[in-house]
Amino acid sequence: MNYLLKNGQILLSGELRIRDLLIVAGRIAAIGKNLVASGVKTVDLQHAFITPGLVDLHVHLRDPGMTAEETIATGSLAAAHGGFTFVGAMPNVLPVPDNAEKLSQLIQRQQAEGVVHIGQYATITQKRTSQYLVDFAQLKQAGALAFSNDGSGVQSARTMLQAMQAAQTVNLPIAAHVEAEELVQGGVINAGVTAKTLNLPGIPETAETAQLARDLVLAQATGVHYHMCHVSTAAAVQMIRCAKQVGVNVTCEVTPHHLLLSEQAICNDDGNFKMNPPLRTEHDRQALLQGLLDGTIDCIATDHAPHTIEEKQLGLKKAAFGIVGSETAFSLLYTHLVKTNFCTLAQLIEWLNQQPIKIFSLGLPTELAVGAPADLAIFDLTHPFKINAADFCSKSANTPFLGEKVYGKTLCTIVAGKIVYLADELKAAITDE
Ligand SMILES: NC(=O)N[C@@H](CC(=O)O)C(=O)O
Ligand SMILES: [Zn+2]
Ligand SMILES: [Zn+2]
Repeated sequence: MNYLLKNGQILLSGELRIRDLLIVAGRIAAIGKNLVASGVKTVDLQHAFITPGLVDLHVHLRDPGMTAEETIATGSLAAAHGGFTFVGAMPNVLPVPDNAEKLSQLIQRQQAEGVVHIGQYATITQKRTSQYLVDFAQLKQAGALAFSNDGSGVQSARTMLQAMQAAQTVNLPIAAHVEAEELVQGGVINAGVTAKTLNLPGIPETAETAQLARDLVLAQATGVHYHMCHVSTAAAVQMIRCAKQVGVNVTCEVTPHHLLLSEQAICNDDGNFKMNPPLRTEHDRQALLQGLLDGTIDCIATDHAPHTIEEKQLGLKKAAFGIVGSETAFSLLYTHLVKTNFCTLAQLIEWLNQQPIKIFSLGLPTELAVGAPADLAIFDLTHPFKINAADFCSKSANTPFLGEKVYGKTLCTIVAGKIVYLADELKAAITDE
């Protein structure tokens, strides 16, 4: 199917300009004013915003193994509903993709069942424990996006050193969940004022920073591309800033929830405020925002972590760690960072498209250009709406942002020229020409 998108707004040199966009055979065939075409479906976008598809380096699709929480189909549809056309899927699934055969099988299923592009992380170690390394060369050949033990930190320095050497040899990143388990000691939220008030065991910032310090030293020694997942503390931001200054090959991502919430948002014993790493202090949150602005933090990734109602309704002490994020990321960030003038729309798109594509060398489209694959998302920036679990495509709805009024509703997401998500508002606007 070919499409003529009329009267969209696109970013040109940082400014929004009204243009038409013609999609033919999966690619952008023309961009201009007053385009006409026959034999296409025409959509009047009424000044909705068109952007290259968003890219999320960090999601949990839960498939295989935990399909009551999410599946490849529902998780990729949730991504599409959020305007994402690529997701990087973490390997804490069962069976664990820790050898070439299991990884290939998983990738084949993702290609058949996913509606967006999916990159799959292989684990760093067999069974995702901290002992035996995987075969990095075989996993690269089988199509690994990068290597990660997300869900757990690598607890042994020697294992991490050897993993970095191996990842460096095959020229793929290590994406690290950074958490020293012996410093966590059963903590469930940040070790701070809220943990004291609610009398809950705290997770100290040193659980993140102590292991990060180790990893930055090892990354410097090996030259590997070390990508830190979900940075959450001011101290970690400062350590990465310094490491970058002395030439360590380090990048990092931050989640929307760590940018927008602090531990003070935890008002009651609600498991939807529980994630790993935890919401930190307002000082940490400000440092994350500053780190994004000055380039210390490279990109935003959601850490979409679906869990069932049963797993999340147990209160802060017993609930599972993690919140969903694919379907709310853009609208929350647009509302709280762009509409408040913290940053520009162009900067937000850099953190959600150009930057992740660049740091992981994904080779996906970073601009709307004639000839580029038609991977794109269309957002309504003008009408407010409420975040509503009933609108989610995910199997899960574990997020503290339910009920919030936001801007930036996804109207349509297109992958390789095919519509993979279409909001009701736009369904009526499509006509045959
Ligand atoms: N972030 C979370 O709180 N949970 C993630 C694991 C992870 O990202 O470490 C999950 O898989 O549920
Ligand atoms: Zn993690
Ligand atoms: Zn994760």
